[in-house]
Amino acid sequence: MLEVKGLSATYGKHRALDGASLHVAPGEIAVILGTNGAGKSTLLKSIAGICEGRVSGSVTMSGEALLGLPPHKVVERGVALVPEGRGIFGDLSVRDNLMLGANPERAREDQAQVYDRLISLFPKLEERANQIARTMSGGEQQMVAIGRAMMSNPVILMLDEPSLGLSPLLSKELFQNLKAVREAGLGILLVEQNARLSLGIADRGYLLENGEILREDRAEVLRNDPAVQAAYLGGGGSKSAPRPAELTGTATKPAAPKPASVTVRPKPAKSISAAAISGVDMNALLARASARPEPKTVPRAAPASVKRTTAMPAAQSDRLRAALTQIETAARQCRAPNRSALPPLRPSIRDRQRPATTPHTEGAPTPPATPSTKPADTGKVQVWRRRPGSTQFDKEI
Ligand SMILES: Nc1ncnc2c1ncn2[C@@H]1O[C@H](COP(=O)(O)OP(=O)(O)OP(=O)(O)O)[C@@H](O)[C@H]1O
Repeated sequence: MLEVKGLSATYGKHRALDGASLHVAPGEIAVILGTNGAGKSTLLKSIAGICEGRVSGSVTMSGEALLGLPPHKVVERGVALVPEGRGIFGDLSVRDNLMLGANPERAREDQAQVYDRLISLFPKLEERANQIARTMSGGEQQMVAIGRAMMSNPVILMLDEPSLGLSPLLSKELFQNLKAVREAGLGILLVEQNARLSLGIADRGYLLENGEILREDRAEVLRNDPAVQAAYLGGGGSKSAPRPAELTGTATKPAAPKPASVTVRPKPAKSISAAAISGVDMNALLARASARPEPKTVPRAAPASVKRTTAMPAAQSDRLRAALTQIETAARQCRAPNRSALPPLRPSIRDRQRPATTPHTEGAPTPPATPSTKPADTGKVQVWRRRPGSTQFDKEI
């Protein structure tokens, strides 16, 4: 088991890591979540023996102290790091990259066995053994980087942002591969920005902010914690470091949100009815509109219920009455069984284009005959106008 206790790291006066403690056992995945600059890479580099800063505290692997050892000795103790940016040798073949990882003594003893385990997990590495590493896709290069670290036959594999630069699909594939690595019995300490995917495969998680481990919990618990969701799973929309109290759950409960204030507009002192504005009793008008029309021919006077506040000029009212009468008469004629009084219909455009036959409908009165000098098929439109106030029609010349 890898155990880290009170690990601190400073760069000059800057304390990047402040007494961090964690542990990872073989066959489990532990993820470290933290915002940018929280100290995640510093933590992994401190364990791996490659931190540029001053490191203090305790790191042990199966009880053996690691702190202060050179990086290759840390690898010999069974802890391998896949650094951010992969760090593969782009001009070398896939096979050469993998073999460079097999250099530690602990790997040489069981090299064939270690290689077989790797190939069973990532068969593509053997299929592409001769391909120059830099010509591979981002996801494949990440596989080479993981493969090279695994060739050192580690007990604990540390990965720094392995999904960086990978498409969502490749990231998903990568995380599935990491699950397979865990199933092969390795322990994984994972630093990831992709909290959703990493908490999806991890067993436990640590929240690291400002160099301090704020919380450790089961991945499932972290995944369902609203504060964690807001800080790391895109639920809060804020990229700034979350408040420690929120993540540790020690923050005082926020007061229940106030209901949005509702402005009640005072009623106007005096409401003005539509009837007052228009001078018409709207209810009476509506009642009239929905009632069956009376078969009257004479122009009707405005009903008593319709009050006008302003008198309509006499001429205007007469014209209106005349128009109403005409409409009513025409409507009555339309309903009447004998429509002989109706004028001939105007031919439709289609009819006008056809050679004319009888230019009106059946049963309609035959209009005065057109002069014989004019042929019937000239297509000329005959216009008939109704005499005002009568059912008689005159042909318009
Ligand atoms: N070599 C260095 N010299 C000086 N300061 C450093 C060095 N490396 C890291 N730091 C500082 O230490 C702090 C933690 O950096 P670190 O890279 O560990 O953060 P991180 O959590 O991995 O961030 P990110 O997610 O952005 O990679 C940062 O403020 C960073 O500027």
